[in-house]
Formats: sequence, C-alpha cells, structure tokens
Amino acid sequence: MGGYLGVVLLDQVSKRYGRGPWVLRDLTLEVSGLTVLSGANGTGKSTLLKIAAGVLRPTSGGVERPASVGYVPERFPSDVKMSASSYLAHMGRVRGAEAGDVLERLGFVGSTTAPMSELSKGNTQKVALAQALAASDLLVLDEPWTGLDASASAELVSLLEGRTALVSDHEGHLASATRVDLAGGHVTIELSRVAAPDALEVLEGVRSVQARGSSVRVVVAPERSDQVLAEALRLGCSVRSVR
Ligand SMILES: Nc1ncnc2c1ncn2[C@@H]1O[C@H](COP(=O)(O)OP(=O)(O)OP(=O)(O)O)[C@@H](O)[C@H]1O
Repeated sequence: MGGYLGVVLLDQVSKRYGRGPWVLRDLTLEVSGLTVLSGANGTGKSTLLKIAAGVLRPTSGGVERPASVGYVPERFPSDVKMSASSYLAHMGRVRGAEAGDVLERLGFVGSTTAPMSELSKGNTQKVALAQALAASDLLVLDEPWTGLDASASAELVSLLEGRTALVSDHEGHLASATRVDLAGGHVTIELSRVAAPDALEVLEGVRSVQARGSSVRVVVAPERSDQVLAEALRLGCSVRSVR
C-alpha cells in the first residue's frame, strides 16, 4: 500500500480488547473528504477513531495514514497542568504547523496562560480542536462538538469545509458528509452442544461468543449469519434459536 495523501486506509482491520468480544471485524475503509461515523453507543466508533489516529493498535489488519494527522479524543484529559498557549506551542513544534486563528474563530474566552485543568469544558475542547486542526492531511475527531456552544458549533462546521476528516457525530452537524454506519445490525444465534467455542469465535463475521448456562450465544454480522450457522452445524452444535 502506498501514497494516500489525506486519506486513511483501514485494511481488513479487526479489534478486540484482550479476550473480549470483537468490537471491529474485517473493516476496510478509505476516507476522502468529510466522513461521518455513525452507529449506536458501543458499536466501536471511538475504537475505530483511535486506530485511525494511531493511538491504538488493531488486533489485526493494516492501517496507513498520511504524515500529518490531527486527533481530538472523546475526552480530553482533565488534569493537564500545561497552559493552552504552551500546549499549542508544543503541539505546533511536534507537528511543524501553528494552530493559527482557530481559537479566536471558535470564540475561546478562557486564559491561555492558566493551567488547562482550570479551563471550562467548552474552552478545553476549543484548545483540543485548535491543535488538531493545524494538521494538514487528515483530521480524526471524536464527538468534536462536545461542550461547544451554538456559535462555536457552527464555526466548527465551517472550519471543516474542504478538509479530509473522519468524524463521529451523534448530533448530525455534518448532514451532507459521507456516512459510514458501524451498527449494521446483527443476528443472534443461540446454540447448544458447543464443544469448541473458540472455533466459532474465529469465523468471519462473528462479533462475540458468550456462554450462557448450557447454551452459547453467538452474535454475527447479518451478511455472514448463514455461513456461521452452516459451520456451527458442521461442528455438531444444535441450533436453539436465530433472531
Ligand atoms: N479500553 C477498553 N477495554 C475494554 N473494552 C473496551 C475498551 N474501550 C472500549 N471498549 C469496549 O469496546 C466497545 C466499543 O466501544 P467504543 O467506545 O469504541 O464505542 P462507541 O461506538 O464509541 O460508543 P459511544 O457511542 O458510547 O461513545 C464497547 O463494548 C466498549 O465497552
């Protein structure tokens, strides 16, 4: 893979935390322009964004990101002792690009010299956005409107115009952006006589396998449910229900 400017490419990315259920499975994603990630709570939006930004490794699969990536996490740490101006200067040196007038445009009204831990939630978010928006190739923004007032929210929409960005947005600020829905629905298969749950867990499309008393509940992507059912029967499992 090579040469994607302003585009993050996730190639067959899967992620699970430890031995927990699969949060993402075989996800391939190219981003150009504004792309909004949607999906119910817990479907893996923040996980995907962390992987795209490079702060979390996928369990498997490849990620290629451009050189200059700006990331705003879902929650900015609340205990940063550095001041906003020191933080932005530091990030500017790391990135080789200044934050420019983003703070002013977003209507920042706090102190740029006080510790950031003393800033209000909205003003902290504006600093987080200012450092990220200095990146030139790709923005990865997790709920970036959190804590912003109406005028800062509208300004952020205009700041994102023409940018390449992967954004989670519960509130529909970017109505005209490309949408990637992580929910995609699921099929739950209840099995008994399961000798080897591990053999089910590795099947394509399987999101989780949970023992429940004498049965095992398998959550599967809808497009793979027929194949998983067939494989479960081949492994000698009995099917109790599919819904
Ligand atoms: N550090 C972690 N350790 C273990 N499990 C985690 C961790 N982070 C996230 N998860 C799990 O991964 C799943 C996806 O979480 P994630 O935060 O990516 O979802 P989300 O779509 O961003 O949710 P929300 O809309 O509520 O912010 C959830 O089941 C969550 O419990």
